[in-house]
Amino acid sequence: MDVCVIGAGYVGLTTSAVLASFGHHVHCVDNDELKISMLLEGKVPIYEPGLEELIIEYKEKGNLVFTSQLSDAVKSSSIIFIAVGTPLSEDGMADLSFYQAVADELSTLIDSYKTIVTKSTVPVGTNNKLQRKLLEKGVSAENFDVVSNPEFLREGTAIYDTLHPDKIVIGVNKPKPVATLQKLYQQIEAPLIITSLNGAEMIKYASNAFLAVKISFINELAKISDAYDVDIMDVALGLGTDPRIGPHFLQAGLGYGGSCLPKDLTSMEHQAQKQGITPHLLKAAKTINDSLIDLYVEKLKSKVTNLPTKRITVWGASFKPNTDDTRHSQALKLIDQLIEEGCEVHVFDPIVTVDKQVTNYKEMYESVKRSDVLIVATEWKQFTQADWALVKEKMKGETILDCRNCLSPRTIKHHGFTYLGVARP
Ligand SMILES: NC(=O)C1=CN([C@@H]2O[C@H](COP(=O)(O)OP(=O)(O)OC[C@H]3O[C@@H](n4cnc5c(N)ncnc54)[C@H](O)[C@@H]3O)[C@@H](O)[C@H]2O)C=CC1
Ligand SMILES: O=C(O)[C@H]1O[C@H](OP(=O)(O)OP(=O)(O)OC[C@H]2O[C@@H](n3ccc(=O)[nH]c3=O)[C@H](O)[C@@H]2O)[C@H](O)[C@@H](O)[C@@H]1O
Repeated sequence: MDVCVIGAGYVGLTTSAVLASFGHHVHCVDNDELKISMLLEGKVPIYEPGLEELIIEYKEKGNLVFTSQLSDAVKSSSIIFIAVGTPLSEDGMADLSFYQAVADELSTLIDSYKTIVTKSTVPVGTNNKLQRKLLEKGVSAENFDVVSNPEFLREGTAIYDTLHPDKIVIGVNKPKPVATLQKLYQQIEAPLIITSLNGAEMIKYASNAFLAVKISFINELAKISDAYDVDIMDVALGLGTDPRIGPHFLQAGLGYGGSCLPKDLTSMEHQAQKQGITPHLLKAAKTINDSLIDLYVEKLKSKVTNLPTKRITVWGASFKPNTDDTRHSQALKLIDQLIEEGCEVHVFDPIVTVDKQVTNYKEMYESVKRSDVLIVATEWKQFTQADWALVKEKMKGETILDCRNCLSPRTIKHHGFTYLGVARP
């Protein structure tokens, strides 16, 4: 099938590469000329494990082309995916300006039947509005159908998640486009959830909101457990073995960040308020998440005298391991707070260079030289497998704050450090 994917970001590139690997002909379009010229040279502008190899392979096989010319790509495709960004605007609503711009462009380009599929996360009602807008702009009703097909991939495991999703959600107003998407995804084994356009949009927000609530729940329990000298890891294990709760997303720590959980929770909150509904639980999840940076800075202050005079190394800057994405990164917020306290901050991240008043390092062990405190803010494998004897040799102080409970307290203590974790007595 001939497919056009608009937006060459984490979602658009992964979708394009995976669909090309299924044998479809994919035209991946972005209006960022620099991004497209990099992709044309075989360079992938983001870090996502396995993505570069897949893109190069299917670009060479001729299944995947990159372009900034939307019109040609639309003309030669029967399925059009919209995968542009939908960031938060100042007032907390989803900023749909990129999405609307694509809709405007499409309305001038469609002159034969297209299935228009929204992959971007958009507020409930957006796909219905897209349909109305295209009709108002004169696109014939026979020439298009709109589908909401939200994306559930996680950064860092984007390709695996796209190949092995838990489900494929298809929101439609009529049956015809369902068959088209079933054919497109026939290599994927996953339950199909067919619902209305609004239903599909709601499922996407509900999923991210639930994940955010689950993380905030365990972080609230961590605070209480800490006060009673209870190990939160035992609590998470005990909770997670109940199949009604499940073991995932019970990792207490610095809280959630990233391009989606914070933005989608806030957007869901606004969508509720727009209808006169106060979303108490969603608000609480955000309040808990926002409190965590202060909590760990205060924890450090209570254990390290004169914290503002100290040299502190932070390991990890991206919002989670295996990505270069720093959008809404809790690690960066922690770094900001430490700078504000007056600390001398040194940072090592396997991929990210931090554009702040810090010293960045290319080598992990160099970054801890003469440091008083080491903070592990993101659970990259390099950190969990560090040579602690070497770290001890290089550091001046002996405090390690493990904000992700990703280290073994026993190993850390064995090397002569003071271990501070998240509710780990
Ligand atoms: N990043 C993720 O893990 C996930 C993101 N999503 C959703 O998918 C959407 C895209 O997210 P990302 O891929 O992270 O965004 P991104 O910011 O990485 O990429 C978006 C791309 O769209 C391009 N773009 C903007 N306007 C355009 C236009 N008029 N024509 C052509 N290209 C245009 C931008 O240049 C950019 O390259 C968002 O709605 C997000 O909420 C959903 C699931 C997972
Ligand atoms: O809509 C999206 O963009 C995506 O958002 C999340 O994916 P992602 O943001 O890539 O990352 P997650 O693995 O969900 O982690 C989000 C944040 O929660 C934190 N987290 C996660 C799990 C946990 O137990 N504890 C915890 O603090 C992570 O450190 C990270 O900062 C969802 O998991 C995806 O299903 C969804 O498609």
